[in-house]
Amino acid sequence: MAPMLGDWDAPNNESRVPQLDPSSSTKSILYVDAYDSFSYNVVAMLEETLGVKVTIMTIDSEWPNSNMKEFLQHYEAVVLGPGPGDPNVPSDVGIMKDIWDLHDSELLPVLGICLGFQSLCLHHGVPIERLPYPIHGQIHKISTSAKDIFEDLPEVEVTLYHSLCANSAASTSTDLEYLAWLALKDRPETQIPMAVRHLEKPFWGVQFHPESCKSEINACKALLRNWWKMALGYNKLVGRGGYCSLPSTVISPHTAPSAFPGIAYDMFNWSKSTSKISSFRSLDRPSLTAEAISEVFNKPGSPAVLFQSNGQYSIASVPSPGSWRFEYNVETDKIRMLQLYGDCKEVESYLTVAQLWDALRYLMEMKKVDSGNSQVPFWGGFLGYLSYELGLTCLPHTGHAQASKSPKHSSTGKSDPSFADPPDVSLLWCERSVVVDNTTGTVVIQSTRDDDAGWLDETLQQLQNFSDSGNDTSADRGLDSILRESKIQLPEEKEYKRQIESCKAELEAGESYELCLTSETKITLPVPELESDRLMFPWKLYRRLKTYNPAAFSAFADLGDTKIASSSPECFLNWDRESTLEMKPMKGTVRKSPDMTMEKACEILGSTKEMAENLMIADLIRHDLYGICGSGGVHVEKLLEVADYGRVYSMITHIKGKIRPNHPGFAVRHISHLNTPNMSVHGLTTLQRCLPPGSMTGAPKERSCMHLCTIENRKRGIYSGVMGFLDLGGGGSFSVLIRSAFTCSGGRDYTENKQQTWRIGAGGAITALSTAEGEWDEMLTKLRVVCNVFTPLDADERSATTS
Ligand SMILES: C=C(O[C@@H]1C=C(C(=O)O)C=C[C@H]1O)C(=O)O
Ligand SMILES: NC(=O)CC[C@H](N)C(=O)O
Repeated sequence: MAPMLGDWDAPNNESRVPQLDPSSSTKSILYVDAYDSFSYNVVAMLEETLGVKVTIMTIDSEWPNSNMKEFLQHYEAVVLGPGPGDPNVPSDVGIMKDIWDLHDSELLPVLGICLGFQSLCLHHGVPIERLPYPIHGQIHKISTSAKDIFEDLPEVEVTLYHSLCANSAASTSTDLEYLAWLALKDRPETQIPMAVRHLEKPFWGVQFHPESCKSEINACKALLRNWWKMALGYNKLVGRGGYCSLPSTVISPHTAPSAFPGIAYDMFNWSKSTSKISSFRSLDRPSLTAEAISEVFNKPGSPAVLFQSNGQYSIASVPSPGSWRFEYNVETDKIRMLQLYGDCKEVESYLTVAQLWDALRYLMEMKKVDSGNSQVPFWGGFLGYLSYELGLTCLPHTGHAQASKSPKHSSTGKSDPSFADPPDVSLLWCERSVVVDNTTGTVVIQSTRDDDAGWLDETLQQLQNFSDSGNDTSADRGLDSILRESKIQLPEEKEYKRQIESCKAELEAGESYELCLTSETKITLPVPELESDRLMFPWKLYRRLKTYNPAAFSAFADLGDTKIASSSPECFLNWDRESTLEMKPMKGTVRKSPDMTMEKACEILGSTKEMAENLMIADLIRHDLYGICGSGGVHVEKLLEVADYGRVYSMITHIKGKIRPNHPGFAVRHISHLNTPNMSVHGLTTLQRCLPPGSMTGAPKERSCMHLCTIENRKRGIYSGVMGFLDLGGGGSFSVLIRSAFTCSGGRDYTENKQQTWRIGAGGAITALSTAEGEWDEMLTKLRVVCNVFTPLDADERSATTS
């Protein structure tokens, strides 16, 4: 069974999900979520370590029935989570601060983590100020009082994610006792409070992140158990009794359910020739490339997608009488469906993004294919992409997406009709496809159409007799003559460095722990005069990119006006047909050069700065997956491993999650239709909840996106979005759209001036340890792997900056 992502054994019983029997004495904790990207890691740790059930409430919620005191009586304790911002700003902590005003008779045990800790300190007279420098994603040894929650834990190694700290020297408080400290290496005289407890009330707080995958796990679990023992002891002493087994619907989500979209029925009707079976023929032709096969079936300029998943499988769309595609635009909420053959019908309609996700879930469920070649991960379904801006609409407060709707955020910085923006979603419905297993050379021809045996047999014969002419794009004169005219407009160095400083200002203010800053390079070229050259141009460009920078997720798309040539090395999300999800965020990149060996790259990427960059995203992705899979459902397969990616070395983390239909994760508990074994539905929901890719935003995701929208002041478009397939058998695979070029030919520049503009995004994670020079270089390193393809191979010299 090739396309299975594998399983794992939970390392020990502790990380298994506590069994929640409503009649049992399972205790409840209320977690107050400050929209952090690590919240669900904390919640999972509480449930896994303490065997409790956690209810989550966001900081901007109303107390149910406007009665906090009554509501809190349902819980044994409250945990106030980490988050962006500053406790001095009331909206950054929201309802957290209400807890401190409880009367003595209403008190209950509280544990504040990071922002929650700072809120506790601030309320009790300890000023919260800036650290000498932010410390994000770094592991430090702290010393403790070895008592109270630190009993038997004199030293603990913990991950820190903070810019602000409690200034104990300026404190007016006599209420708090300090339980742990950090001495900064370069300022041993400055002791930074790492934990406190209230001397009379059952309030505790820790400045560090016990839930991080690099915090000393056993010590942090022991600390939680110590706190819990003391919390339960307090409740017993004062006669509090937690009421267990609260329905999880007691706190309803912000989003109102949306009406089921009628367009879903159109999609269903347009797919009526897609049956429940994927029939196939296989042949062994190790010499046949997916590119050569795609050329056999796809006429230049006709809608086509070629997508390589994880380096192993290349999936080529093949047109059929039942092919159709749709485009969706988040700015206008408009969907456009187009039949590609036969009547070529077109349908336009309007629906919200939430309705679009519902329509896709409905279609994938209704059109589920029950059997096919178990060796291949795609039997039929959708191939295409989703933009970064579509991803922004998936965030809890879609206001940032609204911001990106304003004209000043258009691709050119201001509204400019010369350039067209590609749609935010474009997906091609494929009944016929060819999948090449690049490791074995097996070619699988498949169709989900009823009675398509004739086509399958003919195609088998065609490919058996086919010999690849080895269409070598490395010396294509036609391509070179166009490329010779290319004008490359690099990002302004000064502006980029200024943006780096703006990012650092947000990091210092506690607004973000890491910001993935990006820029855009535009390449303008003449549109080839001959129609055949014009139609072939994007494909030739893709073939050259594939040769220049072969990548695990190389891909090509020709979808109406939009063309994509991608050499992405980064997996966003894969899921199999059984139950497994996997995400493989990448962070930390060094350029390959003759004297850059793997050993040297490991040394560079093993630095505090690079490890921190990756760790932050690893923790963010764990949170994203816990949101889908819940406690006990997430496992770190690889952490911070350096690998060779052709022209660069990068650090990668590999995280897996398990779908258990009866145990939905924290972010999807309110969605009723997830009680299905159909992995298409779970995969789509995972996309909806986990976009945009955390490696392209930074952490905490939502607040970071908000600042990036302002700092970058442009639409990223397809760059930073995802590309891949939705398999009717239940699986899916999506890459992060980096190291890619895209174009959209709808604008005036194309139609009137006969100029085509290709856009390449590139960027990198900005942390407190970043330098403007280093980040500018890193951005150029990533840019080069695509940009160099736009210069003719016979050119004597390439652009000085990009070489
Ligand atoms: C921003 C880009 O890449 C992202 C940033 C990386 C980094 O900071 O090292 C690595 C991979 C991507 O997640 C890009 O390629 O443009
Ligand atoms: N992780 C956190 O909760 C961070 C708290 C606060 N925003 C700071 O940067 O200090």
